Order: sequence, then C-alpha cells, then structure tokens
Amino acid sequence: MSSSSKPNLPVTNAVNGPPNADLVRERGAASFPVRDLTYLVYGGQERTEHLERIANMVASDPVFRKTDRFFLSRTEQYRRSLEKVRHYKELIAKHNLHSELDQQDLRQAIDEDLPIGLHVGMFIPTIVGQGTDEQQKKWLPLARAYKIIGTYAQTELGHGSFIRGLETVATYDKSTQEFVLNSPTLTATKWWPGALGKTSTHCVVFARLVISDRECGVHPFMVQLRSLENHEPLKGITVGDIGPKFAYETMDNGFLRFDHVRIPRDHMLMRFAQVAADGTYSTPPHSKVSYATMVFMRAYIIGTASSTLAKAVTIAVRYSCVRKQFPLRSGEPEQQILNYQNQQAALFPLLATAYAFHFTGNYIRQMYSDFVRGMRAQDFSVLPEMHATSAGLKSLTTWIASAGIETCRASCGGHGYSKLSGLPSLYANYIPACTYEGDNTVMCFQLARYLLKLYGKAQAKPGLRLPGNVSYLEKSTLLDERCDASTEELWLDPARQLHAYRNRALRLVANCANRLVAEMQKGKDEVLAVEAIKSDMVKVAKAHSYYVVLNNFVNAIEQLRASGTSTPILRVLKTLCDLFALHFIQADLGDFLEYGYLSSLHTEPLHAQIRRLLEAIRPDAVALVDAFNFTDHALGSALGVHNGRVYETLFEWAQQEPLNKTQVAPGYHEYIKPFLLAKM
Ligand SMILES: CCCCCCCC/C=C\CCCCCCCCCCC/C=C/C(=O)SCCNC(=O)CCNC(=O)[C@H](O)C(C)(C)COP(=O)(O)OP(=O)(O)OC[C@H]1O[C@@H](n2cnc3c(N)ncnc32)[C@H](O)[C@@H]1OP(=O)(O)O
Ligand SMILES: Cc1cc2nc3c(=O)[nH]c(=O)nc-3n(C[C@H](O)[C@H](O)[C@H](O)COP(=O)(O)OP(=O)(O)OC[C@H]3O[C@@H](n4cnc5c(N)ncnc54)[C@H](O)[C@@H]3O)c2cc1C
Repeated sequence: MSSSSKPNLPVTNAVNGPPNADLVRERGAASFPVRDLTYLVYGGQERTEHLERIANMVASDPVFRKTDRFFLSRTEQYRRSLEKVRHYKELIAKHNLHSELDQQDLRQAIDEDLPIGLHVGMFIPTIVGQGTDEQQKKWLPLARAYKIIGTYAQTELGHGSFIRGLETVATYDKSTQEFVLNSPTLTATKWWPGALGKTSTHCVVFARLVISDRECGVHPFMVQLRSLENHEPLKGITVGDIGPKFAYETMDNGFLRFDHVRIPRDHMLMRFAQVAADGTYSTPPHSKVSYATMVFMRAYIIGTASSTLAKAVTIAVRYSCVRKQFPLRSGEPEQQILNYQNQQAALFPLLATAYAFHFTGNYIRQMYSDFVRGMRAQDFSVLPEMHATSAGLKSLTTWIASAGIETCRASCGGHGYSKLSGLPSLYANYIPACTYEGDNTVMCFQLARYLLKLYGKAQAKPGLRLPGNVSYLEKSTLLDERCDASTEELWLDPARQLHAYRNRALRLVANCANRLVAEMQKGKDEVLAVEAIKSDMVKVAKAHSYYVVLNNFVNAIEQLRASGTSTPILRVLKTLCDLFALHFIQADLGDFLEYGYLSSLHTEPLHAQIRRLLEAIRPDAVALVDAFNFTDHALGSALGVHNGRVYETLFEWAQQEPLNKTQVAPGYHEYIKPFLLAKM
C-alpha cells in the first residue's frame, strides 16, 4: 500500500463491543425504576414508546448522520441540513406523521438547527396569531405543505431590543391600496433572521406603518422575497447570508433590504389592527399584541433549556463514571472521577436543575395555553403576567443552561475540549438563546418592572390580592422574618426552602423600590431613577424566577405524590429538588447573608446538607441521566455513548479527520521538508 494514500491505523469495530463494566454495575444498582422515571418525564409509557420509535428511526437513518459534521465546510453543512429537511418531509409522508405533534417529535429527534425552524416556530405561529381568518386560509395551507417557506424578520442592523426603533417603513398608498416597503437607511437592513439569507421564499416583516404621514407603530406584513419558480430574489429585494457566526452553521441567518417594494393591502396581518381601503387605521386591543409570537417562542425556549442541559449532564456523568484518575492510596485501583466530591458538586446540581427546568417547562406550557384561550376570547388580561414571567424564566433558564454546558465540558478534562465530545457544539449552538428572542438582561428589566409595579400597588393598597406566583409581594411582614433552618434536617423542609427564596425576592424588590424612590428624591425623574437601579433589577428578576422554578418543582412533587407515584421515584425527585433549592442558596449566599436572613448558624448545616445530598445522588447518577433516554444520535458525543465505550469511540471517530486521509501531512513538501532536509 502506498504510504501516502492510506492511514496506517488499525481499523476498529470496537465501538460496538461489550458495555463498560462500571456503567453496567451502576445501572444495576439504581434505587428506583429508571423506566418509570422516563415515563414520568415524557408523559407516560405510550408517549415514551412513540418518541423512541421516532428517535430510533432517525438514529438509524444515514441521512440524519451527525458524526462527520465537524469535517464539513459551512456550505456543506448548510446543504446537508437542506438534505435533512427534504428527507424530513419524505418521512412525514411515508410514515403518515401529519400531526403537529408528530412533526415536532420528528424535528426533535433530528436534533439540528434546520433552516425550517423559523418557518415552523415563528412564521406559521405569526400567521396563526396575527392573521385574519381569510389570511390564515390563504397562507397556512401553503406554509404547512412547504409550498412557501417563511421566516420572522424583525431585527435590523441598527436595532433588535428596541422594537419601536425599527426603521423599515410600510407606507400605505391609498391610490393603489398597497403598502410600499422601504429600507431608508443602512441600519434599517433586516439582519439576523434565521433562514432569511438563502432558504425563505416569504417572511413576516415588522415595519413601521405610516398612513398619510401619520406614524401608527410597528406592524407585521407578509412579503414574498423570492420567486417560487427559480428562487431568485424579487424586484426591489436585496437578500443574503450575514456570514460566519460563533456556530449555528446550518442556519442561513440573513440580511434583507427593500427598495420601494409594493405589497397588497391585505398583506398586512390584520387580526388585531386594521387598515381600511381608505386608509382608516383601527388600533389593536392591546398595544403589544403584535409581540405575541415572541412570547410564544420564549415559552418554547424555556422548555428546551431542560433537554439541552440534560444532554450535557448525560455526557458528563457517563464519562465521569468511565473515566478513572488516581488511586486513593498506592496499590489500590484508580477512582472513577465521579467519586470525587468536586466532580459531584459540579455536575449534580446541574442534573437537579435539568429536572427542575422540566417542571418549569410544563408550568409555562400550561400558562401559555390558558393565555391563548383567553386571547381567543378577546381577553388580554393575562398578557402582562405571561410576558413578564416568560421573559424572566427565559433569561434564568438559558443563562443557567449555557453556563451548565460549559461546566460539563470543563468537567470532562481534555476530552471535553474535543469536538467529538459533543459539548463544544452543544454550547456554541445553545448560547445565542441568551440573546435571541430578547437579550436576557433586557428581558430581566421587563420582569423587574412588572414586579416593582405590583409591589407598589400592594404597598399603596393593603389587602390587594395579587396572582399566585407574585402573591408574596403583598406580605411585607415577610421581610422581618428570618431563617430558622438551624439543622441539616430542617433544610430539607420545602416550606423553609421556599420561604428563603420568597424572602430574598421580596427583599430585593423592596430594596429596588426604595432605591427608586431615593433616586427620585435626589431630583431624578422616574426614567433616570430607573437607569440608576438597572443592575439591581436584573438581580430582582433572577431572584423571582428562581422562586418560580423552585415553587413549581415542589408543587410538581406534591402532585405526583397525590397521584400515587411510587416511593422510590418520589424519593429521588425530592433529593434532586432539595439539591436544587440548597445549591442555589449556596451559590448566592451573599444575598441571604447581607440582610441577616441567614447567619453562620444556618450556613454550616446548609453546606453539610448539600454534601449529604451529593452522596445520596451518587449511586443513582447514571440512572438519573439514563432516564432522560437520549439516543447516542441525540447526544452526538463520543464521551456520552450509552455503552460507555468512550475510548474506542473517540479513537474511531478521530479516524474521520481529513488530515488522517494521508500518512504524510498536506504541506509537508512545501513547508516541513525544506527545513528538515536543509544542510546544517
Ligand atoms: C408555549 C410552549 C409551547 C410549546 C409548543 C412547542 C411547539 C414548538 C413548535 C415549533 C418550534 C420550532 C422550533 C424552532 C426552533 C427555532 C430555534 C430558535 C431560533 C431563534 C429565533 C430567534 C428569533 C428572534 O430573535 S426574533 C426577534 C426577537 N426580538 C426580541 O425579542 C426583541 C426584544 N424586545 C422586546 O421584546 C421589546 O421591545 C421590549 C419588551 C424590550 C420593550 O418593548 P417596547 O415596545 O419598547 O415597550 P416598552 O415601552 O418598554 O413597554 C411598554 C409596555 O409594554 C409591555 N410589553 C413589552 N413587551 C410586551 C409583550 N411582549 N407582551 C406584553 N407586554 C409587553 C412592557 O412591559 C410595558 O408594560 P408597562 O405596564 O407599561 O410597564
Ligand atoms: C442566532 C441568532 C438568531 C436570531 N434570529 C432572529 C430571527 O429569526 N429574527 C429576528 O428578527 N431576529 C433574530 N435575532 C436577533 C435577536 O433577536 C437580537 O439580536 C436580540 O433581540 C438582541 O437584540 P440586539 O442585538 O439589538 O442587542 P442590543 O440590544 O444591542 O444589546 C447589546 C447590549 O446592550 C444591552 N442593552 C440593550 N438595551 C438596553 C437597555 N435599555 N438598558 C440596558 N442595557 C441595554 C444588552 O443587555 C446587551 O448587553 C437572532 C439573533 C441571533 C444571535
């Protein structure tokens, strides 16, 4: 064989050999029935088995392969994701997966940021939410059959967060009953929308409506961008890809400019605001109703924080079980790194958080359905609560999940830095969730503003009843109460845990409110006074959101207990809930100590209880990540493979590296050989 054409490496088929003995042993020693916990997470046996059928179908289909993704160029990755989209459509037809839920399950199993994500996640929901019945009748069948592909084009080069600052204009021309879309400045260029660059034929554009020189605010318009015959951009439209990003290579985030593009009057989505033929403008019933798709997506993102973090933790826990470093004493076998307390302290709180966020996802889904039901009956009263709660939870969950993935990566040592661990790409593709659908900090201001308002109302009107999650704002006497968890046992009391979180949230809200008043007393108007408390507002929003997450976890366990869930499952969930509660007090201890809510009388038993919880979780750690039930395809990680054959898999996957295609390095003749062979 020619030494330069083939690698001199053993061809292994070792990835499929017998499973790692440590993993087998740990799985055999779980204290609870793993399968039952899986059913609990996914909504029952039938649903779990359905999801498994879809996941296995995807995992065994070569079109959906992921293992070579790191060796593809950006263009190849984009093409590959289009191939996956085509195949996704073929599978829907072949297996009769026509329901929304089946298609969602299939996309979830494919597990890639496909360039139809925005079509499904924002374009169609915006038509459903903002279109009139006629508009829905016209566009929904086309969109659902993928006869048109759309996206959500709101953000511009110059503005993302400040929606009222958008510059794209839609001027109504009464004489032709058309809107004229225009990008008057460079900064008016739409910039970032997913799938806008190369894939979409249509989009919903957010533009400022102008009628006879009157500004009517930002509204959504349906615009065709490309020919349905040959995909060329239509006249007056400049569109393309925004170029390389941190990751997200499969997605053609795009730019878009309009040069006086005309669209018919009925292309403004007019469910809530209308422009009549003569130019008469009817205002929407709520000024922010056109922002509803963002609220929907924020709720969706909260739900995905759990599964994303769960993937990272699955990889890190399985690997930490297989990986061994150092004997404790010489002559003894080396320890699994998962036995080290520091490794447990890094990973188990994240494991607990993945379960906590699962229940937060259920909660926000329910809240969102109630909100939609109200909206259909023209009741917008829940909108402020829905907006504020989802804004805060979106921020907290994405921040924690992002940082958590990085913690998992670092806890896998050197192999965590290999892309083959799956963790770098999980991280890089996930972190924009802290920015898109509302920059997290900006979203925190929304929740803090809402809490400050309610607190002010409750102060002004004693006896006022506030909605469930914020009802603690009524009780200013809570501020005088102190923690009484002076033993390890007392720290396991959910009422005491919740008391601590409520007290911290109320104290931060009250402090913020007092500071606001103080700033105004110094002579600032309200706007400038708010500017002076902004970093505290972020803390307020996080504190409240932590409370909401914990409250839901505690309530969920109570409901499971009431519905007869078995003791071993309840026990392990309670341990996770305790660890979640205590870990995040420990992480923000300063907040609790600063105002004397806690003292060293309480912190010692707190730390001791956390150590006990880590020990309690250790024997179940593998079973707890197994219960998430990810296929190897979904994890895409040599370190997280279910059979634990980590080293075999790493070795085999590395053989695909293009540099290994030849024995002699490309560039050797030009750059290495000359100095190696140069005369001394
Ligand atoms: C529900 C779960 C269901 C699960 C079902 C699953 C089905 C899933 C199906 C499909 C999924 C497909 C998968 C898709 C995968 C895609 C991957 C993700 C891709 C990411 C795509 C990203 C897209 C984007 O980023 S789109 C652009 C997003 N942009 C933003 O978010 C901008 C952020 N800025 C704002 O939201 C606002 O401008 C603002 C809130 C910061 C301020 O607004 P402004 O107009 O300036 O208002 P202001 O004067 O400050 O406030 C006035 C009052 O209005 C209140 N308010 C503001 N916004 C809202 C709102 N949205 N709702 C209600 N009220 C609002 C504000 O609080 C003020 O109230 P006040 O009482 O006067 O104080
Ligand atoms: C991967 C990705 C996909 C995206 N997909 C889409 C899409 O499909 N459609 C779409 O329309 N958009 C999309 N976006 C755009 C996204 O929604 C915006 O980037 C996001 O809303 C943040 O807005 P911005 O970029 O204007 O940030 P900025 O608002 O400029 O934020 C920059 C910094 O300023 C701070 N800041 C901003 N305002 C204030 C304030 N009032 N007070 C204090 N601090 C402030 C922020 O906290 C942040 O730290 C996408 C973005 C990314 C990264």
